[in-house]
This record gives sequence, structure tokens and C-alpha cells, in this order.
Amino acid sequence: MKIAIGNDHAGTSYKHAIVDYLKSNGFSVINHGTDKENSVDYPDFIHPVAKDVENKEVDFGIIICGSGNGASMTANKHQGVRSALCWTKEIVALAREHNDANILSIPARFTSQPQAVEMVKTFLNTTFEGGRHQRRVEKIACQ
Ligand SMILES: O=C(CO)[C@H](O)[C@H](O)[C@H](O)COP(=O)(O)O
Repeated sequence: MKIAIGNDHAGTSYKHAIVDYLKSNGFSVINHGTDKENSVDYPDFIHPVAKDVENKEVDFGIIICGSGNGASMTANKHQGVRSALCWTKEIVALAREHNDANILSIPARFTSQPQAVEMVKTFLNTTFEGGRHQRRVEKIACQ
């Protein structure tokens, strides 16, 4: 499975931990994030992840900023992207089961690094339920 990942300065160390987890578990990773801690502008590092998801170059995206909001807002500007800002494993599971989220947005300043890795595991191991949720997900797209 192929994953695109992006982050700003607030998410750099979390990104490294997540990439380590992904690579050691056989995932292919495209890193669009900054690898430094100096201040950058999150849209510059998030749009490339969302473009990869939009163009079906990858299976899923993972994005990380301080609150997760700026990253998620940026990603959700892209056609076919459903980015979910999540802060517990339970919300992650629902984002996959009910919303068929294809990007996970992690708020690095409001969750621990181990919790972030756990959220990624849940995200990648939970499937969309379909059924009534399929109809609702289809209605998300602008008509
Ligand atoms: O854009 C954000 C909020 O949605 C991200 O959390 C950024 O990481 C944050 O704004 C960066 O803040 P900083 O004070 O410039 O480090």
C-alpha cells in the first residue's frame, strides 16, 4: 500500500515516527513534508499530499500540523479528498467506517507521538462500511 505524508514544522518529529512505523510494516511512503523544525507554511507541504490522493497516485494520505485544522482545511479543497481531523482512535475508526476518509489529519500539539502512531494503525486497518454511509459520502461532493 502506498501512503503520501506531509507536515509543517509542528509535525516533523511525529512524521518521522510515523514514517518509521510505515516503512517497517511494508508500506511505501512518499514524503512531501518538511524534515526540519524551522517555521514553514503548512499549505506548501499539504497540497502535494492531497494532489496525490486526488490523482490516485497513493492509497491514503497522512497530514500533520499543530492543530490539524490548517492541514485538513487545505487537503479538503481537493476533489475527491475526504480529510478527517482526528484525536482519538475511536474517531479515526469512525472516519474510515462512516466517512471513507482518505486522509488522516493529526494535531501534533494535542496528541502524543505514540497515540499518533496508534491512530495511523487504526486508520490503515479499518474499512469503509458502505451501505447507508455510501449514499451520504456521495452527497458530500458538490453537485
Ligand atoms: O495551521 C495550523 C493551525 O491550523 C497548524 O496548527 C500550524 O502548525 C500552526 O499554525 C503553526 O503555528 P506556529 O505558531 O507558526 O508554529
